[in-house]
Formats: sequence, C-alpha cells, structure tokens
Amino acid sequence: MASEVPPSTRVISKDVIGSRKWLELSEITYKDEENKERSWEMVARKTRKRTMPGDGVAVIATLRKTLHLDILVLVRQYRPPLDRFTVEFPSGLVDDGETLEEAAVRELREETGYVGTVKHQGPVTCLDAGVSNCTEALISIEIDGDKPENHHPQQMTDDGEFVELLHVQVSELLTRLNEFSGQGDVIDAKLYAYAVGISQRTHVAHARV
Ligand SMILES: Nc1nc(=O)[nH]c2c1ncn2[C@H]1C[C@H](O)[C@@H](COP(=O)(O)OP(=O)(O)O)O1
Repeated sequence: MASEVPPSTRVISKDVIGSRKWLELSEITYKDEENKERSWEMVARKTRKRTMPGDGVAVIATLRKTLHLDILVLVRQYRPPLDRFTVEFPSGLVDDGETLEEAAVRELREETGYVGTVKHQGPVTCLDAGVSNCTEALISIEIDGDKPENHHPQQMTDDGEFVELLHVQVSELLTRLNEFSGQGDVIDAKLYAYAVGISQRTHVAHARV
C-alpha cells in the first residue's frame, strides 16, 4: 500500500511491508542524484510523533563528588535483537510532549536512580542510517554526588526492564569497555567513540607536557 510523503523530500512513495506495535518495515522509492528512481528497504519506529524532535536520547552522565575522580554512569542490559548484553549510555525513547532535555533527565532517573542537571544538548543524530530513520540526541548531564538524593540511587525500571548500573572512572573508560567486549558484551558505538575521543585527548595532553 503506497502512502503520500512530504513534497520537499526526494522520496516518491513508501510501501509498508509490515507493521507491528513498535516498528514498521517499508520499501521506499526515491530519486537519486541523476534523477533515477531507486528503492530502499527501511525500518521506522512507530512511537515517533510529528511534533517530536527525535526518537530518543542518550545521556552522558558524569557523577562528580568532592575528593573523588569523575565517574561515568553506564548501563549494561540484555538486548534481544543482538541476543547479547550491551554496555551503553543510559538512554530511552522520548515521550509524547516531552523535550529532549526532559526525556534525558527522566530516563537517567528511571534507569539509574540518579538526579542530574543538563549541561549540554547535542543535535539530533542518526543511529543506523542504512537501515532506519531512527534518531537520538546526546545530552550531557552532571550528577552532584554530594547531594543526599544521589547517595543511594534507586532505579525505577519498567516491567521487563533489567538494567545493571556500571560506574566507570572516566580515565579508565576505554580499557574497561575493551574488557567488557572481551567478555562477549557488545559496546554501543556512540559510547565507544566517546571513549576513544577521551583516550586520544589524554594522549595528546601527555605528549604536550
Ligand atoms: N523495537 C522494540 N520492540 C519491542 O518489542 N519493544 C520495544 C522496542 N523498542 C522499545 N520497546 C519497548 C521496551 C520498553 O518497554 C519501552 C520503552 O523503551 P525505552 O526504555 O524508552 O527505550 P530503550 O531503552 O532504548 O529500549 O519500549
């Protein structure tokens, strides 16, 4: 069944091949650079509303406590599509009517129990552009570990959501991720890129001394 798409796009039509509660599989027809019609198979989330800035958020959550080194709060969980455990930033889907910042603060609270303050909001980024139109914004949140509300964080996960909390020293991030990978876990690409960035920045800083 073909449906209409906005005229400003290069997509001409979309045939929905299959649709369930969370996802829709389609074949789209689009025009390439030479005006030639081509087709592409793609997946879309059904939770995205027109008013939503993006499908989800991922939270770079830094726990800061007096006289302690900075800690990155991460989550480890079983992901059915991979049939493996993953190590990721705390993350989740944006609810209808929520801003990206609100979604980030809520998801951090639900998945980790920590209450934090937004320090930076990145743009909406793509996740797997050859497969889906899913997008996610990276939001940096600082957690004040000195505040009583962050002394004993209590997760508020939904039924069927089992999230293990990881506390990793920022300076050891890449090493720890490589260890998790060596044990058979799959590391989220954004998180791994972040770890490589931190590690390279540290090497450059040392080289300058
Ligand atoms: N693709 C999905 N298939 C499902 O069967 N269920 C799914 C999919 N995506 C999300 N969900 C469910 C699982 C949770 O109950 C809710 C909310 O997920 P959320 O925690 O916001 O997002 P993730 O952490 O990225 O799973 O949706």
